[in-house]
Amino acid sequence: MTLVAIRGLSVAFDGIPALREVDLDVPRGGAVGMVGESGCGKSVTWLAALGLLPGRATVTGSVALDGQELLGAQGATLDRVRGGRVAMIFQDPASSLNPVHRLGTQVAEALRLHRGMVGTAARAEAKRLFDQVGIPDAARRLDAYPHELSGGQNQRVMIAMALAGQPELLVADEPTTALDVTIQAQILDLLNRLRRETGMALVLISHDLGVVSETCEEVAVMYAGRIVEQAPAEALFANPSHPYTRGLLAALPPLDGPRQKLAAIPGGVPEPWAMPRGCAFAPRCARRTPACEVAVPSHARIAERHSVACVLAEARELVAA
Ligand SMILES: Nc1ncnc2c1ncn2[C@@H]1O[C@H](COP(=O)(O)OP(=O)(O)OP(=O)(O)O)[C@@H](O)[C@H]1O
Repeated sequence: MTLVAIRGLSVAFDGIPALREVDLDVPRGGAVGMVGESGCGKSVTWLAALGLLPGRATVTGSVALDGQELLGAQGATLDRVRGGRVAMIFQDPASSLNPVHRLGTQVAEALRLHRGMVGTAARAEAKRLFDQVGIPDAARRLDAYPHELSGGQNQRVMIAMALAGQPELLVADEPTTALDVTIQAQILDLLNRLRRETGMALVLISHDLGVVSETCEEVAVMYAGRIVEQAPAEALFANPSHPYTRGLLAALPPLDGPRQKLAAIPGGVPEPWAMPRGCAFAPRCARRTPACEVAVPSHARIAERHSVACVLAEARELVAA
């Protein structure tokens, strides 16, 4: 059953499109990964969905949470959703935590806001949440300040604060990017465990297809403000079909065997104000054809739940039909 249904979500900043016609479903309790290089629109998708973009952003389309439209919803409705039914954590926990307040006070505030808990009940629940996210010596850590904990521990605190509202969906925006590799794996394990324990859905935003594939059942690959390929994680790995997805996969380090130079995709993501006509990936694509430079490819369904926005896939869809 769908928890969040995003349809035709588009965002422009000062009239310049940054996100185009994004369609995405998050199933209740499911895990959806969003991948792509920096600037592709992964964060803007969720900031727009939760009404967190600045006033100069124009947002159109639809974002329904359990059938309730969030775009254009009253501030009070959005306040209940944000940090309550939908929580979001970011790459740099230090910038989201208040440096001058004890960690326990910050978690207690989230508990007061979203669950009306105060006093010893809030403190006991804060300790339980710290235990749940694996912060050792939780009772003592409640009295610590953010600078007294490591980056990985602070990310656990952010996750505890997110859990304070008993969210049905946690949007984790590059939650492990600032952490070293072993800690990254621990945080991903934690997110997986919490999903199992709480039944919450997870959206994992990452530039790393490896991170997303280990955690998510469904993956959306974004490029220049659009979803260019979307499929169950297994299908995406078995049959990556957009040249950009193939490029991201080729850039992954091998799981075993000798280290080799990564096959990076040449060039960079075009800036929103300098979008090429036609397919935005065409200038970097080794397989481009003259048709790629004429029109933006529409989504072709090449298999059950597997869609690709590429003229090469359009041809395959016709063959399959
Ligand atoms: N507040 C803003 N004002 C103007 N442009 C913005 C703003 N926020 C994002 N953008 C633009 O929107 C586009 C998408 O950005 P977004 O942050 O969603 O990318 P991303 O894929 O999440 O990358 P990153 O991992 O770097 O956050 C980019 O071109 C970015 O410059």
